[in-house]
Amino acid sequence: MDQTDKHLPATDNVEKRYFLLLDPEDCLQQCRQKLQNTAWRCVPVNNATQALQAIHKYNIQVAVATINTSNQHFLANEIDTIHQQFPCIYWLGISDTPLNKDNSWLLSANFVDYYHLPVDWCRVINAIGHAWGMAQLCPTIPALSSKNPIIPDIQGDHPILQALRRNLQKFGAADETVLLSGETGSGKGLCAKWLHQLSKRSDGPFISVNCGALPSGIIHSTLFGHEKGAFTGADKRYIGQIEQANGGTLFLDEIADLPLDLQVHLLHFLDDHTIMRIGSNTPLKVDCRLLFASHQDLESAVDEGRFREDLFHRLNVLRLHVPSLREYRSDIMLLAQQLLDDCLGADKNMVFSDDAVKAICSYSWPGNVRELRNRIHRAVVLTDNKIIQAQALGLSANTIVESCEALNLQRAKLDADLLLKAVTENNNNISAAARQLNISRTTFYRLIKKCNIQL
Ligand SMILES: Nc1ncnc2c1ncn2[C@@H]1O[C@H](COP(=O)(O)OP(=O)(O)OP(=O)(O)O)[C@@H](O)[C@H]1O
Repeated sequence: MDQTDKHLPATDNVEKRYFLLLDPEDCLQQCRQKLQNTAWRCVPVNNATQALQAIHKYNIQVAVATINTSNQHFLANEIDTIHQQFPCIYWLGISDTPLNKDNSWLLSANFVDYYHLPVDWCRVINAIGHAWGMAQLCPTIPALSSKNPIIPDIQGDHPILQALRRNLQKFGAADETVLLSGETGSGKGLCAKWLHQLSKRSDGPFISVNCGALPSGIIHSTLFGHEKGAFTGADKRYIGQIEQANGGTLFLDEIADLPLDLQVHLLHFLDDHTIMRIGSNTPLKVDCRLLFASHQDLESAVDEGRFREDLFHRLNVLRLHVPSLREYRSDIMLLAQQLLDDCLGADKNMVFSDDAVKAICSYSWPGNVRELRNRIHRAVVLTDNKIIQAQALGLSANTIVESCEALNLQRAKLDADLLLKAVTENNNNISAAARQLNISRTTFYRLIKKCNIQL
């Protein structure tokens, strides 16, 4: 089908340039291999959502779309969506049929050039180069300018991921405190970075502190800093992490682990945005945005007296839930493929076997994206050929959706039944219902929300 592969210009030492391949049905899967030794690297995507992320990530200025008789309306829509954000991309078409009355409307409306199968790759590459050259001359090229919105690089179309992307955009633009919740490894730290990048403070520092990892003896001085001689061993002034975040964003991870005495200091800082280094009486103004994360349930920590209620209310301004992998199971393979690509780098080519796909889709992923990434890295090291098997991932292809998921569902159902029974028996009096179950009103309301009960 490809006539001139042997003539493709080999350019081993040239810096690679990227173009987008919008290939909804994966018809040109071999494209990557064909271009391997050329100056071009293709970034294949199936739809506009993936395309928008890729365009941002790879600074794309040229795109190729594969057209057939059944995908024309879909393509027109997707290109239109991309065009709204990136109007200066040059589009080339590869059609399964020559120009005819059925496809000419699409081609003439969207493409600067088109080819039909079987393609002459040499000509396609020349055309891509030509389009790229034109793009350089275009003074309004959006490229990675600050005018373009940053799109968080989250793979997948699941509604829960779409909502996450929307919330990141919205919360990023606000200057308010955000409390990120979600299981360990789900990506709270990554989302905090995106919030910073999406904010007006993106040129300032992003300082991340894991409160759970700091020994209690040094946590105060790490956060607030100290003067020379403030305590034994303080042989020079130390500018604390809060002060280092001036003009940018301070991300306090595992905030539930912050000792109670430091919670008071943090509360003061949230109130007046001033700090005092240890050993100094001079208040210092610090202008930074605060982001917090916890994989522990902060409401329970408040109920148990481990976390100050007043601080909790100060943190709980905007809430961003980062979903666990199990919540978007249908999109796990997209993420797995991205992590595999990231791990392999540019040239290597590996794929998941059918049993690996089955295992990835059915495992419960208690360690979320971190666990997925680690298992993929391990599998890449262990795999000698190009096909990653379930065994190399340390998974079994026969894993049934883990029982803990079923257990959680059962538990939620039981909670819901008990709550509803108590409410009914106490004539909708919440205080009485909470007393009957021997829990506080706060916990009662939290459980109602968790079980999605409408009273
Ligand atoms: N959507 C994603 N795409 C690619 N990589 C991701 C994504 N989400 C998370 N990761 C990666 O997974 C790893 C774990 O993410 P992160 O540290 O942000 O999780 P976390 O929720 O903050 O975990 P913890 O609660 O343990 O601190 C990181 O290496 C991160 O880059």
